[in-house]
Amino acid sequence: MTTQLSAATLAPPETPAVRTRKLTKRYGAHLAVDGVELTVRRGEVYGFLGPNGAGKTTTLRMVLGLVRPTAGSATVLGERAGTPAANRLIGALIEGPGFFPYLNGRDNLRTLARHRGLPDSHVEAALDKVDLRGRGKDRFTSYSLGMKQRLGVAAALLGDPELLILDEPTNGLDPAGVSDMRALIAELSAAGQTVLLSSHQLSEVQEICHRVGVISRGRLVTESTVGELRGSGRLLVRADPLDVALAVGMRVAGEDNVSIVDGALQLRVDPVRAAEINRALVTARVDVHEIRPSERSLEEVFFEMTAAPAAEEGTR
Ligand SMILES: Nc1ncnc2c1ncn2[C@@H]1O[C@H](COP(=O)(O)OP(=O)(O)OP(=O)(O)O)[C@@H](O)[C@H]1O
Repeated sequence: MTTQLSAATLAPPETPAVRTRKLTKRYGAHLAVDGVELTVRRGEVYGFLGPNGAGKTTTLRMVLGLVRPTAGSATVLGERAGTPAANRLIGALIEGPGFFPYLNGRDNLRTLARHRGLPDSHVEAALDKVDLRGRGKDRFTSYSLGMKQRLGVAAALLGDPELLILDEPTNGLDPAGVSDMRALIAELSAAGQTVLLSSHQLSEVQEICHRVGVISRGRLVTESTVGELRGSGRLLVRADPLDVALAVGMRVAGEDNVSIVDGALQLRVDPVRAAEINRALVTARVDVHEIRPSERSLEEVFFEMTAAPAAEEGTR
């Protein structure tokens, strides 16, 4: 589509695919989304992660212009969210695909394509991308859940959108379906597609996301690469006596950056400071048995970030 191409190509390359500023949605007394500031860069797969009810869908709906923000704003490639110019750049699968059960997959897509003035060639290309061309003539009702989701992605891809928004694309899928969906997103990404996807299952999407934003109780608690999230900025120290080591750790790394986990010190510092911290401990006559970068599992990080309000405050 010409408008789509011009809007995308006119935007400087550094223009983010999505940027939200203090994006807020209040339902009565309930703050569903609370001042969210996220940035999705062009060409990346961005995982928008959080437990059920955290505010993911509401945020995505605001980016799509389906929900009006109470405050704040969002842009899509520089265009104000919700405007026709912004919506032309987005293909979305949100809250399950709506298809005619007795039509086959191809005819379902053709109906959507014709409604949008797109030629049938777009349907074949989209079926190809989601690996459903061979099943295009089968009724929608005969599809597995995974195939239904993939057809939903195909529908979102009609018209070659700059940005693909997928709300919980792996929700309810069996392991094979999850794996297919992951492979599909990775393929789309390799072909240059920008993807913003939401999930409450970190482990399901961690391998395909370049960066992630974690939302908890309406607030974005972090935005980083998966590697950063796992705590590349942490050191584990086994030392004796522990209380002296703790005092040294607090002096060197700052009080808020030290905790004791399973009888060892966890220091929230860049691991390149290991030698300096070792020296400080030894000078204080502490025996250092082990000092190494510590990587937590993503589930652990996710749980910590989204579980306790105190943890949430600490990261803001
Ligand atoms: N239309 C609405 N009216 C009132 N409250 C709403 C409305 N839509 C969402 N909420 C509330 O806002 C909060 C965030 O909901 P949202 O659907 O955005 O969360 P989510 O992170 O997408 O969760 P899930 O993974 O369960 O879909 C929830 O507490 C929800 O009950």
